[in-house]
Amino acid sequence: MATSPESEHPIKAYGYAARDPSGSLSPLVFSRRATEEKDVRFKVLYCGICHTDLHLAKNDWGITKYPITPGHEIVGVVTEVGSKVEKFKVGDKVGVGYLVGSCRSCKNCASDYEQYCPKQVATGGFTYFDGTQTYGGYSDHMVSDEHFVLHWPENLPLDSGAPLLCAGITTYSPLRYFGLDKPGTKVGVVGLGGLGHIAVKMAKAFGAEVTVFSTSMAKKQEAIEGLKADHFINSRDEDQMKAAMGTLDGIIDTVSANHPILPLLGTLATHGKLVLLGIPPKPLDLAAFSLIMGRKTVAGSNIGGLKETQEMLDFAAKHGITADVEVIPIDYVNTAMERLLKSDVRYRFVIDVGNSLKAE
Ligand SMILES: NC(=O)c1ccc[n+]([C@@H]2O[C@H](COP(=O)([O-])OP(=O)(O)OC[C@H]3O[C@@H](n4cnc5c(N)ncnc54)[C@H](O)[C@@H]3O)[C@@H](O)[C@H]2O)c1
Ligand SMILES: [Zn+2]
Ligand SMILES: [Zn+2]
Repeated sequence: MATSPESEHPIKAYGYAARDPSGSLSPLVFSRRATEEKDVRFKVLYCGICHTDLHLAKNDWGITKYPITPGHEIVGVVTEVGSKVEKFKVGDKVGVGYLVGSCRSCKNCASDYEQYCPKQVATGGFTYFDGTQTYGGYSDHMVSDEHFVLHWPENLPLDSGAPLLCAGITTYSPLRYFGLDKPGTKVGVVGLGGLGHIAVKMAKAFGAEVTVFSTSMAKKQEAIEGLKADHFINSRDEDQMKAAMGTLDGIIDTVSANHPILPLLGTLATHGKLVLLGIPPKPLDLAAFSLIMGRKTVAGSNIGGLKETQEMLDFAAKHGITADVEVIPIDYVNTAMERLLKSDVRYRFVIDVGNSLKAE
């Protein structure tokens, strides 16, 4: 028998949800499970707005189940822990990212690659093991198995640090995995948005020489002076693209919409890798010849495992890496989504959930 979001669990919860493909968010009363043995319950303080939240709210990928409460860059403070929780106590600052579940026994899970577990459960809008829908961080509180909860480093700001839980790990993980984390490596970053600007900061912290590709010349000064990128290429300028041919060891592509990748492949050196992080709704055009000439690779990468996410948070804290954020109250969320769609944010919206979300 179908139960309502409000009554399926014993603990009352409150948040914002989209109810149809308009993506418009409005208040939702729902419920969360009681604290189980391994669960950590926490009050949400801040939650970043990832472009994935927008894709899901608008059902861009055809997989959305409404009502959906997005949000997977969640920072808060622990209010209750289950009897068998080992790593957290009440009062701890914690984070939750894109995952709240995985099988914990498959080959991926055993190798700390929960992000590739076929049974993974994402934080907002997906089906949990008990058959109920998950609700993300645009809400008053969260409950999660402690395995999917991160320790928040002492010196990492809560608001500008929140986006690290998705944008941070999603860019850190491929830089590490594809060997683009060595001093002097030539790394390109395409799409200077939430993920892109963190990719620049991470790559610079690894000592890479970073080239930003953008269609917006307005971002040149910000990229070079603000984010300390080494080079800026207007990807619509054929001369600039030609000058960069064959130069890069790897490219992190964070573009959320369909875009040409052949010119980008041309800028890779022999054995160069184009890593796709953005998830445009339609397939991209790829010509075999562009890979064969130079033994190049096109790859994808999904967030990161929990162990690596903790490592990334500690790395960010050590190197002073945070997102450039615009902190907003929750009732601004629909305007923020409209602005995000137009790339009118430098570079991540973060909702001040703790101070602005009040049960009606
Ligand atoms: N792989 C993963 O694990 C993962 C994790 C998080 C987000 N994502 C996806 O990554 C993408 C980016 O997320 P974000 O939060 O950084 O979004 P964002 O909107 O902050 O940034 C996207 C950037 O792409 C640029 N862009 C958009 N359309 C373009 C076009 N046609 N040509 C060139 N540039 C264009 C925008 O100007 C913006 O700078 C989204 O598709 C999101 O769903 C993937
Ligand atoms: Zn995300
Ligand atoms: Zn698994």
